[in-house]
Amino acid sequence: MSRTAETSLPIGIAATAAVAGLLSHNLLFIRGEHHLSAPTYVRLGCLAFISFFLLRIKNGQELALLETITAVAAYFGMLFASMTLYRLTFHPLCSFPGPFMFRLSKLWHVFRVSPARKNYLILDQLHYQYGDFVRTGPSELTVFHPAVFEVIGGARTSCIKAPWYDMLYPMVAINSIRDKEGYAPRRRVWDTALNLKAFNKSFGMLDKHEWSGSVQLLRNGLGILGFMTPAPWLAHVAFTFAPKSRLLWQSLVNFAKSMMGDRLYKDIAKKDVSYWMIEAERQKGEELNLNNLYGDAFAVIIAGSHTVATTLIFSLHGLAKNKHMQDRIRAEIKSLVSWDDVEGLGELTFFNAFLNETMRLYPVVPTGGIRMTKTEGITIGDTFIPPETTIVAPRYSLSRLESCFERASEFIPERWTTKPEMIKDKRPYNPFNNGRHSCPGKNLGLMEVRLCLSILISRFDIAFAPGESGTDVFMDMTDSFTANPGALNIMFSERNMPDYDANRQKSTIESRSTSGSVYGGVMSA
Ligand code: HEM
Repeated sequence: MSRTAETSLPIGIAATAAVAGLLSHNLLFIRGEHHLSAPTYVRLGCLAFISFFLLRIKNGQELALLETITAVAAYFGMLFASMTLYRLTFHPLCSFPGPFMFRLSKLWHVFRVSPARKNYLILDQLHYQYGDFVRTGPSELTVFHPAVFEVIGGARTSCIKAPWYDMLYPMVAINSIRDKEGYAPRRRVWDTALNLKAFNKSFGMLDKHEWSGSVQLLRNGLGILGFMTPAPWLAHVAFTFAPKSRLLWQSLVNFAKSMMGDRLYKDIAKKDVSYWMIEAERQKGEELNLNNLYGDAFAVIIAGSHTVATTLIFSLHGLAKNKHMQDRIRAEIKSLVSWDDVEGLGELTFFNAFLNETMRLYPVVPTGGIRMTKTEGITIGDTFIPPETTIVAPRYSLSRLESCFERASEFIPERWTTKPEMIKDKRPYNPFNNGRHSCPGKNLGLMEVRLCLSILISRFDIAFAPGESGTDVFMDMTDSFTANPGALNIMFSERNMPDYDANRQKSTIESRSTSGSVYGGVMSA
């Protein structure tokens, strides 16, 4: 090969690769969604790299490796240059404020979240720095305006769920249905089923005094979601190629499949939640859609257990810290026929104010619930949000807005009872979500929490264990779509409660004859 040919060839290759980079951004990546294709792009990229290299060797090119590296560098160099230019100067979100690196790439957000996994604190900080509308990604806004939930979730919203909800693909849980299509029939099944136990199976944690392996699985699996949430495409790549993430995620998925599989193939007669889901699929008269059933099993496990457990932990913290509140709630419970009077518990004024305040300050889904505008865009307050924008509405910050809640960061249950003036605007209080995708397990979840606390408060004095300051539960809390609280050591001292024992005897007999499934929901979901 002549010297001229040797030096000119890489330039020709570099130029061709750069044009490919420019075109792939402007014709492909700038349009539509690509998160599900991310693993395929990685495979194709590797294949192109190896094929090009082998082809150059076959053609007798001594500089095959240099040429290949030049091509890769030119392709990605131009791709990123084009992306950077577009995102910083031409993108419809350019006029919104936000940190420079967040505007460039969501990878920076992942990088910021990954060490401590406290996305709720990162976003809260950005609110104070940049105001109510912050550009937290190339095409993402995080909104701290009190009207946000109404607009993105209300009955007439045009928003859909963001690509994050494809995380379970190819499984489709009820909460993975991103558009209206097919949602209503699945929702009806859930609404019917949610008076019941989830899988009619206890994990025996209380008997064995240890975490069930499956609960540990849940914590580990959700942990990965925590830091990859800002970039769903990265999660799909990691679940496909990174051995540790793949193992953790697959174990969680397999666990959900096995729970539903047991119900499908072992012919368990009890009518629990999964029974109604399986029945609904069977009634379609088609081949069973296992991806729907496995997806819903996943949803039951995550949405049904973690949420209740986390609310209980935050409530126990509030009770241990505020003993006088235990006394007030105990007095209210005493006014009922029995501690497990489900309807009565739902009407206790201070008890429910206490729960409202707990869920306001410590929402179980602190930043999750990401939505997306469609082709028409939306307006929140006076601000127009362009089409195809991802919208994050962090409950953690919204329900602590000083403009809406007086002394917003203080735990004051009375704002829900005798001091209503302390709530200036209730809209940002949205612990169960609103609209079409509001939580179908709200009543069940609240019932579980009330019943569990009712028995604990009636029977025990609740205090921090010796050496427990009550701070780790929040200091170590991570955000994995649902909140993952840190450790909290609580001491339960049995009270001398003749009233309680009398009531317990009575109510056990009553509940056997009416609904025996209530407690199973707490332990087995
Ligand atoms: C205190 C307990 C609970 C809280 C605070 C809670 C909160 C929430 C929130 C905030 C959402 C919206 C998430 C999103 O936008 O993606 C949600 C959705 C959901 N929850 Fe709950 N939840 C609780 C208990 C339960 C229970 C017990 C179940 C059922 C077993 C359940 C099932 C679901 C399902 C299936 C969805 C998805 C609905 C949809 O996207 O259409 N939840 N929940």
